[in-house]
Amino acid sequence: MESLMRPIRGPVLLSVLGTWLQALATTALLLLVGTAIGQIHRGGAPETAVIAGLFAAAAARALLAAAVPAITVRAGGRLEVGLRDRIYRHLLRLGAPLRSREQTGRLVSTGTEAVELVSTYYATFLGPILASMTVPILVLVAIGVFVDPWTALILAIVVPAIPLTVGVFQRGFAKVSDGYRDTANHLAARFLDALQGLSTLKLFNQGTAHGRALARSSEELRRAIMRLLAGNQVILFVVDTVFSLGMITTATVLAMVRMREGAIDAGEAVALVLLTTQLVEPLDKVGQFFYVGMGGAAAAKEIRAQLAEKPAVADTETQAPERAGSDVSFEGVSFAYLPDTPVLREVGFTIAPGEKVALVGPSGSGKTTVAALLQRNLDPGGGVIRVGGHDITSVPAAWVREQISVVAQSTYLFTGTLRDNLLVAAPDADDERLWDALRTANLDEFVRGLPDGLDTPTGERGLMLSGGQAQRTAIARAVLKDSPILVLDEPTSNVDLESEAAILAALDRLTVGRTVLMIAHRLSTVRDADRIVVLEDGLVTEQGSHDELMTGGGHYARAVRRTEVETR
Ligand SMILES: Nc1ncnc2c1ncn2[C@@H]1O[C@H](COP(=O)(O)OP(=O)(O)OP(=O)(O)O)[C@@H](O)[C@H]1O
Repeated sequence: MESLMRPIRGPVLLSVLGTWLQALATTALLLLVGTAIGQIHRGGAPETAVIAGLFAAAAARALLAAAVPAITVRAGGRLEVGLRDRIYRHLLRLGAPLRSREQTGRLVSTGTEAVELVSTYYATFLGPILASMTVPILVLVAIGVFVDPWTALILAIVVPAIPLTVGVFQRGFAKVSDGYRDTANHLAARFLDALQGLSTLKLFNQGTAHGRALARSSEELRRAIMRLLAGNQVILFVVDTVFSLGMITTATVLAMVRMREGAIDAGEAVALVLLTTQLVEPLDKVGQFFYVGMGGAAAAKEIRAQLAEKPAVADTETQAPERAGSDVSFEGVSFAYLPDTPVLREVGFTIAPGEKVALVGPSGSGKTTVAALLQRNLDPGGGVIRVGGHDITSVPAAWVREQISVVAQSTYLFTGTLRDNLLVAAPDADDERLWDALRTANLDEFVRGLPDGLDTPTGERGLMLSGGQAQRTAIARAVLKDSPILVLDEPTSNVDLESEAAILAALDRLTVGRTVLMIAHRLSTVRDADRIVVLEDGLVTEQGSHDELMTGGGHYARAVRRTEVETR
């Protein structure tokens, strides 16, 4: 898989280079401080060249210290935007029909928080950490060449312990940070669940109980963060006491010993101690930002897992057919969501161009699955589905979806205006076309009555359309999309009788001249279909016109008679 960091590899390498140069400038600065002190100690004044060098090194260091974060923060922002886009595009490929609410909550958390963590990690942590782990080599060389080779050699024995310690700590805390991401995702999922089910919870007076469960999840997250921070504190302690203090004490003792031996002068001794602070800097960084690193590594794992998820349908790279009819056929189609639990078994039926076929059957018999297969949200386990004569697995999924409009049980309205929500179906449509579509959908009068008309806000922040109005917006979208095949997945199942009449009238206009697959619970709505296909437990058990099926005395006839008795 393409690495997550790839888009900002350039800036990260630049920041590594920047950190090296900064270390170089600091090393030069500290060496020059030593030289100046040495010259003063010998009773003279520091040479002008040394003073000039000091200023130059200090200026270079200051500039680089400002430039490196500027590079990394910008790269982090870029990576964040890019990663979100990549995840979203991947989700589009995956398709949403199989997603549970738990997964949705987790996805929100992955797409927002995890992306932020990863971006901070890669951009502002990983580069400088890599750079500063290698900086000690540079510093040791400088000590060896300019101060004292023996001291450099002794310090060199301790320095490899730095990356080793970091590695050990990272491995040790990987579980803790994975646990932290898991808990964060779980909380996000619960929160989303509580928000979406707010009215249900209130109705059953369960708001407080659910609130308590949410508080428990929140407390778990707090504990997970505390565990991560505790890890950070342990690292800080080890770094500060054992390494920093130990190294600086060792360097100070070595400096004093070598000075007494006459191997180095006072200035070199000072430089040696100062340079040792540079040696322990990477560990300081790891200590300070350990939690960023660990959180980021766990988030990267999570994002990689998300991006590795395989789509439910494998799209083809083939050319879209130039011409195709609007007939639909299912030939021996089988499907199972879970292994060994067939949902459809050798389902076969055809819909001729312009024909209206109703799919009826008890709840759970597989009707919605048939619709999902036709839209290529799922791929059949066996058999072939054809649209316009083409096996839909051998043509691009986008082409199949272009041929089909769907009016489902409920309609999603995006936050935006009514116009935006209509343009989803036909981005280039002008207002005249929009009004035409609204007229067909029986919604024009209502929209004309709104003060802002087509610019009325919709979705969460704005106008809440009634269920029936939302359904008619879906019909208007279908009119605008103008595809030859129409799937009606019980569009009137969630509305009252009056709305139903308005929707049915709109549907009558929409279905003219189109090939229609109508999924229906209510048998009253399928009477006029050209043909009725009865699905029972994943099997087609009867098909024919209403009159034919009524004479047969099968499931359909029995169900119709039962309904008639109930409504009498
Ligand atoms: N994502 C899923 N994972 C596992 N099983 C599923 C999934 N979706 C549906 N099923 C199962 O597949 C079967 C058929 O479901 P489907 O929704 O197609 O039936 P349906 O006839 O449309 O039902 P209804 O009329 O109640 O909407 C059911 O037993 C259902 O439990």
